[in-house]
Amino acid sequence: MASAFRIALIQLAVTANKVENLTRASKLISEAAKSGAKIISLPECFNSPYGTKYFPEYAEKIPGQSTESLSKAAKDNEVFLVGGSIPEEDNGKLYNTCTVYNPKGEMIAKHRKIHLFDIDIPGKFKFKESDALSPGNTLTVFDTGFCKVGIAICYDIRFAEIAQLYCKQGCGLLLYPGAFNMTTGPAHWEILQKARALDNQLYVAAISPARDETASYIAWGHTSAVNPWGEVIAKANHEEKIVYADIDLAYMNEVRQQIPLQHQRRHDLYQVL
Ligand SMILES: NC(=O)CCC(=O)C(=O)O
Repeated sequence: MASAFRIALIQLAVTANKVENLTRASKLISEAAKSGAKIISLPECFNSPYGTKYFPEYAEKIPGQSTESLSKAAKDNEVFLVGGSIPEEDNGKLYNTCTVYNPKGEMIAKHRKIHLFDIDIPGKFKFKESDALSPGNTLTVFDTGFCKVGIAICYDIRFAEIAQLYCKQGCGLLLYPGAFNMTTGPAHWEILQKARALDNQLYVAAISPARDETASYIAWGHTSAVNPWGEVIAKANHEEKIVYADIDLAYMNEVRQQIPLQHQRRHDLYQVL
């Protein structure tokens, strides 16, 4: 299997019309596949506006309308597809859930956001995802044949331990479907991706919806990918766009040899279990 491959990060313009979101996502997935992408990711909450008042209305069982559409898109285009996330309903509870498909359209992973986005920055920004959602309780790694990929959703990027565990499990790429906002986005979105990439010497990408100034939650956008040296290698502004990044695992291994963190850890003093 090739050690270099292309990924596509779809900064989708999400609207209040679910069918329109699904149709647009499928069209852009197809365009990305034609441009050579082998792994394609959608943003957090790609089928619904992001907000606690929308989650109950847009929530679906899995499998359901949105995941059937993702499965078909993966199969039709023969790609690995990371379905951003959707509000999921299961047993009377709601989750922020990412599903992943192989090139045959089979669902190979289902990941529920672990850390719910509950923050309060007085006078600037407040959000309480736990008003509507329940947290997931599992970490998720899947294999693509190119490399192992770790998944976490948005706010989860702030918890360095998840990335460390994924690195320990052999991931070369971490994907974070996310939707930062106009307060924390400019302050932290890129720095967090660089931090996770540098700490673990691997590729990191974060995939946002496009910005909609009329929405109740305005996403920062700036979908991007960072390499194991901590450099931003691909980046959108805030409009709808497919961002392509070339992942080179030989380069990742070079960086790991040059700065051999993996062999220098003092496990006698600390450990990520
Ligand atoms: N959807 C989210 O989890 C947003 C996270 C965010 O904006 C942050 O600052 O963290």
